[in-house]
Amino acid sequence: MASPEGPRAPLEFGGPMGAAALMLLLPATVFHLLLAARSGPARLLGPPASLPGLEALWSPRALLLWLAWLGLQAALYLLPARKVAKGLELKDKSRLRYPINGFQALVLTALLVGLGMSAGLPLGALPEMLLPLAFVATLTAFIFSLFLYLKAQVAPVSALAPGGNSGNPIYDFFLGRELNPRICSFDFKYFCELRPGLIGWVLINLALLVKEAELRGRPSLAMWLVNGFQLLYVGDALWHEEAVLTTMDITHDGFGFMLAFGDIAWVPFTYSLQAQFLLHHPQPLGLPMAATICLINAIGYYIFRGANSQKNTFRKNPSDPRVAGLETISTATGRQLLVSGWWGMVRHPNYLGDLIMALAWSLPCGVSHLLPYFYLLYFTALLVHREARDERQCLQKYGLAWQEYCRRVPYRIMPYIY
Ligand SMILES: NC(=O)C1=CN([C@@H]2O[C@H](COP(=O)(O)OP(=O)(O)OC[C@H]3O[C@@H](n4cnc5c(N)ncnc54)[C@H](OP(=O)(O)O)[C@@H]3O)[C@@H](O)[C@H]2O)C=CC1
Ligand SMILES: CC(C)=CCC[C@@H](C)[C@H]1CC=C2C3=C(CC[C@@]21C)[C@@]1(C)CC[C@H](O)C(C)(C)[C@@H]1CC3
Repeated sequence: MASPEGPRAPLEFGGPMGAAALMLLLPATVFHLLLAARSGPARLLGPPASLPGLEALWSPRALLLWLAWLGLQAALYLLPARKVAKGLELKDKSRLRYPINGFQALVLTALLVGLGMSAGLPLGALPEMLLPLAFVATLTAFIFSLFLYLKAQVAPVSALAPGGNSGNPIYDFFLGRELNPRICSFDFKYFCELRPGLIGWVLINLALLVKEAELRGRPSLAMWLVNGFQLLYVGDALWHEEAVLTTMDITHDGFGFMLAFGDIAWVPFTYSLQAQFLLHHPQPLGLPMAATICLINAIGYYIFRGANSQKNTFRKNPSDPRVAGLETISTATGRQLLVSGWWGMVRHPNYLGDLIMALAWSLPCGVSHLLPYFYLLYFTALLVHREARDERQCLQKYGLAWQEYCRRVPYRIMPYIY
């Protein structure tokens, strides 16, 4: 089987065995977290209080709702966009075109949900359906990944991703073979990365807030904070949608089970864990503590947005006055690396900001349970691993210039610590 990096492309994630284990472990984790959040002890580690039967997982209503959701988001994706952006140059020298209408999709979804609620749509009933919804989302991810795997069989070699074409079907199914699978102009990876999962996440959060108001008269301050912080994060991602075109997921990784499951099942059902926890385990939160947590989130967001915008502005136009004064290192590829500003502080300042926000999302849940800190723990592991993958790719791309950058900016994510 053709491999764009040749037969020696190194295997990641522990190879086929690691991929197989992750394909079992990741869905199991989603269900464990959903069950743990609603159980009395709310234990992150250890078995959940009770295991659900198949009747709790399978619901035709959930399947219909899920398909309607995917259909709605696909329809919103196809609406005329305010802008069409070009992706990075591909191996065949072409550049794909992407609609920039994600924020519009968020606003239209909010309007539709608002209209639905005023017409009696029982949004507060959604939390009861999380388990069967997660089940159909997981099923969809497996079936969709199979479709992607088969579709890649007929794709030209130039359309394949650098990894994910080892010849081992389990590994390739997991990592994804094709870089930008499309049907006509509909780009599956770009669509999944930002629409059904991310917007689904804030909708689930909102449903949990509505349910809390139904149960306790009004939503708690902690629930407001979690909803507000995460809405800001998703709104920001969709507002800066074009920036996703330069992330590793779009430019490097194939589209297989890892991203398909991550985008449509993992993100909405595990990233809403704090709000799920708060519905079943209300936490008192005073104003001084709430203000401190808001400050932590604001600091995290300031670093995250500042770092991402600085790099994106620089990559688009290095002579832009906002970045023209920054110190750089030249590389043999003709590209430059920033060595001052945010990217002179650590080699991944955007990860640092993201992690600080992750802390702020868990703190409203108090410190009595470890469960709401799952996102922070998982995200730390994900970013440490992602940082190592990115370092390898940058060393390959930039060679000596990258080594010089590492010498000038020795810390990876956290100054003086890591
Ligand atoms: N919430 C979540 O679940 C997740 C969030 N994220 C967030 O997504 C965002 C994007 O992350 P990710 O795609 O991993 O990577 P980055 O946005 O950090 O991009 C890494 C790339 O930036 C370029 N680069 C690195 N150093 C420099 C420098 N000094 N000067 C100029 N360019 C440089 C290199 O690419 P090149 O030189 O080719 O431009 C490198 O490959 C982050 O904010 C991250 O926190 C990521 C994963 C999950
Ligand atoms: C455990 C598991 C299934 C791993 C798959 C990882 C995915 C969940 C993440 C990989 C990169 C992501 C990004 C975002 C969400 C999570 C995934 C898909 C992102 C869309 C979140 C919002 C940010 O602003 C972002 C646009 C920068 C970000 C891009 C990467």
